[in-house]
Amino acid sequence: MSAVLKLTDLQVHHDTARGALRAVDGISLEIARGETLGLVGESGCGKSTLARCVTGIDKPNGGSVEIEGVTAGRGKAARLQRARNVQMIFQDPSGALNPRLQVERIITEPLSVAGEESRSAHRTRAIETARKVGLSDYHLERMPHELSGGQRQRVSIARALVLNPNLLVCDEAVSALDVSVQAQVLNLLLDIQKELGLSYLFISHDLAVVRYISHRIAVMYLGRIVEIGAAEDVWASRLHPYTQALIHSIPEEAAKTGRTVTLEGDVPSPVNPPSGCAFRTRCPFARAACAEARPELRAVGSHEVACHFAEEIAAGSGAEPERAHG
Ligand SMILES: Nc1ncnc2c1ncn2[C@@H]1O[C@H](COP(=O)(O)OP(=O)(O)OP(=O)(O)O)[C@@H](O)[C@H]1O
Repeated sequence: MSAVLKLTDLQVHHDTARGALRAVDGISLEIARGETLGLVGESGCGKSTLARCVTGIDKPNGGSVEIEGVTAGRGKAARLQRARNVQMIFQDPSGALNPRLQVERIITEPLSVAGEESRSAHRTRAIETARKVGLSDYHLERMPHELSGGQRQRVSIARALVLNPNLLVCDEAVSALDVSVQAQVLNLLLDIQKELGLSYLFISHDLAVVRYISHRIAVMYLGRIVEIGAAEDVWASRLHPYTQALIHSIPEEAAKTGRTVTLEGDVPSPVNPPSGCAFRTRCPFARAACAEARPELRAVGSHEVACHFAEEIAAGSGAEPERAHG
């Protein structure tokens, strides 16, 4: 069966005063039906740009986006077709919902945009969809400001589901919520996936959240994927020094190893990225060879990693991270 989403060598460049900024720099990946791919990385590494390309908000400069085996095109008909297949949930439910519309109208708006069905049919769809996300008829008659943050995010999810898409792109969908509400929304997404067979591209800077919800994890740094594989493989056999640093900076993980690794400095500018391996300027294992050639993704053990010294790191013979604080 073809993948629900297939990206091939995706490139997104922005023109800036300092030159071309490669926000997404050659990403290829697939998401199968019913699968969640978690995409993780620090702020600025290109996650949102990739999401906007998948949903059609941004246009790629190169490569292709295939949805259900069809290359995503431009024009009105192609946009509507894409909206039926792919919907997006954003970080801030308050900002994403029109404050002047009742919840029922917010949820059914995509039906109107797609020119679907009568008003009474909209009502039925609103009730059905609200129930799927744990909201009742009562909530349909409220205004967004009358709801809690978690309920507002449920409204965003209902709105995203109303056209029966195959793929949901969740961009930091739980990051603005309290931890207990986060867990409820994540579990709701898992239940909906089981019921409807949906695929998710789940984007977050929080690797612990990504691990909880994802079948596979892709770690992104400066517009490229540096490690990708089954969620538990990437977590347990993390090979890329960037993935290791992301995991070691989670407080619970630091407590387990008794070691906190801080990722020093910021992500370098994508206008002028370091030569060779883009992570080398922050990498505790970096050597001269890292400045010379860019490491491509390749299979090492159970998954794929883009690091010249992945075998050494896997064998445990890589140098100890210099920036580890015992
Ligand atoms: N329209 C634009 N013009 C110029 N540069 C842009 C534009 N949009 C994004 N960028 C730059 O592209 C890079 C990737 O941004 P993007 O928002 O995709 O990252 P991100 O990983 O999603 O981070 P965040 O979580 O902070 O949104 C950043 O360096 C950003 O400054």
